[in-house]
Amino acid sequence: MSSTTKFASESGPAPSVKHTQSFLPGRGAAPSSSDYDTSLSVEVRKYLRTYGLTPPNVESFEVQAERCLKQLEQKATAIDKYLYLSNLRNNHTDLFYRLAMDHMKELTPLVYTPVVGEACIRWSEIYQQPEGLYLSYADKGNLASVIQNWPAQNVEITVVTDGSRILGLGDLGINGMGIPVGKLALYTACAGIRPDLTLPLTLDLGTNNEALWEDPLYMGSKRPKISCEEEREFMDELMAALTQRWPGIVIQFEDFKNPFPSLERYRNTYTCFNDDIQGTGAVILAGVINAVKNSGIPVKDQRAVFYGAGSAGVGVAKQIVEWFVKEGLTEDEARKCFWFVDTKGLITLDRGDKLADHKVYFARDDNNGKQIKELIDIIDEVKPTILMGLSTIGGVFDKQVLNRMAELNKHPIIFPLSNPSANSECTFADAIKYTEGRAVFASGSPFQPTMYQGVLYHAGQGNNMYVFPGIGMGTILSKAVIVTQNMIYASATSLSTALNEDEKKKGLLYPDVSRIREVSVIVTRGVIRAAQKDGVDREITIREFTDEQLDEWIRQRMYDPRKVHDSLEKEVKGLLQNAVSRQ
Ligand SMILES: NC(=O)C1=CN([C@@H]2O[C@H](COP(=O)(O)OP(=O)(O)OC[C@H]3O[C@@H](n4cnc5c(N)ncnc54)[C@H](OP(=O)(O)O)[C@@H]3O)[C@@H](O)[C@H]2O)C=CC1
Ligand SMILES: CC(=O)C(=O)O
Ligand SMILES: [Mg+2]
Repeated sequence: MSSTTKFASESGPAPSVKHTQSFLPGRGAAPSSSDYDTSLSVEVRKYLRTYGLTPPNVESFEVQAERCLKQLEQKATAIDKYLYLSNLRNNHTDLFYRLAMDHMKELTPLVYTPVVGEACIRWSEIYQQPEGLYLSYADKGNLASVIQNWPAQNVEITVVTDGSRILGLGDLGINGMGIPVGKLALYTACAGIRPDLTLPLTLDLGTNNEALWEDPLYMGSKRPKISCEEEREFMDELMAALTQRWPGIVIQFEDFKNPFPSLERYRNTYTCFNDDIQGTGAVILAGVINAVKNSGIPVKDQRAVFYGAGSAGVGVAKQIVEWFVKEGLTEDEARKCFWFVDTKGLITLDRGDKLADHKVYFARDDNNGKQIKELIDIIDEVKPTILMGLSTIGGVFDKQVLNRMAELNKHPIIFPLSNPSANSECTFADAIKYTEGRAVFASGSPFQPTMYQGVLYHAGQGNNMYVFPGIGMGTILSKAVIVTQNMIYASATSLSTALNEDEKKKGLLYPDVSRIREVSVIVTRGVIRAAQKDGVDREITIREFTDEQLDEWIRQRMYDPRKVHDSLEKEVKGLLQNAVSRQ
């Protein structure tokens, strides 16, 4: 018997203690990777018939972690470290997640942004093992049967990309698989969604990145990206096929170049959300709520310039509009607090080009025919209190821009949110230096602390990783039929309340990443409560719970690799004892 088969049932009161299953298609009843964990006792090893297959000593988690960290340290490059951690995750799943949970700050940049960006650029070159499902346009008409090949019986959540806009790196085709893999690793590490119930999914719908067609190692279809019409038909079939195999599956769209049509088409019929539009909107709203409160400047006097008017920029602004309205502005007053900039300059209704649908809502109509192209001129005209970067253009918030923001504001709110680090609109060090330490700062990718005039400053990280794990977990646990806007909004307001006293005293915008597990409980609770209010939840047994009861219930359902270990030990020892007493 393998420990996997022992704990395989999805029902039961304590899913968190189920043993995980390694990703090894067709492994059948063979021992799972975690059966070779060197922390298992001799009794368990003998029971699992792995005794003798691992070195003799029974190790503590601390010793295991020490070895892993030493091995990690010996890797010369970021990609070597990334590959080491991927192998650890695939071959020693529980050990990887124990390490990730205890060393969140050090490991997140290696499994997620920025290093996942380099991994995606080089995916076809560094590829070593299957880690997710690939569905090609050529599979159209047969998606359901290809999906049947996924070896896990149950899947609770999938992250799906077509690779057409990976971070700020553009169209990487199927090389984008690193993103679903990385995001789902965070779903597990941050919110405790069981790793064997996650599905990284990459759509091979062609690519307009011609360099990939020339690359002999590229492993996707070497053809131009399919048309919007073809994509819609493919997505219709995909959504139906996923839900048919796994009713209740949460589908998270990620890094699509134009994600608006799918979100609109499916948000009221499938359990889905878009992380770039909605998750980013929520996480940045949380930071803005705290930044605006700290600034002392009332909401009605806030003026925000958004550099970048894509899915992330518009998603963020729409969430902030909702908050401004709840703070007493009319929707029109709230909308007018925003000025958007794209490749052609300030977005106005009379600019002369046909605006994409998602840009129209925020397009200015009060510009008296004046069109402004350069960011510095737009700042002079608007005199913003907030400067957001979601443009993919690294370094565009230069000395002149930052100096000007500092002249205009006592505490300019500056959020360069593009990923990975090289695409950040400015570095943390520059933001601090050129605003004389006065910037209220959050970036998409992490930055090291910076020293300015004898004071050490710490950067906030405004990344959707603070909310998507909780949105996913809240949706799964409440068994919500759809993900409503109130659930997304609740993830933001919950996150904004998750700062502890120490973090508040320091004027931080986001909780420390090392606390992300407790933060995810708070976000998950907020999402569940909103699902209940909207009446889209189906887990009716928890409706009457107090917040404390709900938090405890959530914690009990979070995958915790330490509990997996303890539970396996207990179970096997119990079985052995029973066997002895029966003799
Ligand atoms: N921090 C976080 O959690 C998140 C960060 N992001 C980051 O946000 C960035 C944007 O993502 P997304 O909105 O989905 O991407 P899109 O491609 O949809 O949008 C990019 C936007 O930037 C504009 N832009 C590009 N180049 C310039 C330029 N030189 N000058 C002015 N504007 C420019 C584009 O203009 P045009 O419309 O004219 O093409 C477009 O409006 C990415 O780097 C991504 O990594 C995304 C999600 C979450
Ligand atoms: C973080 C993220 O989702 C992005 O950069 O696209
Ligand atoms: Mg993204």
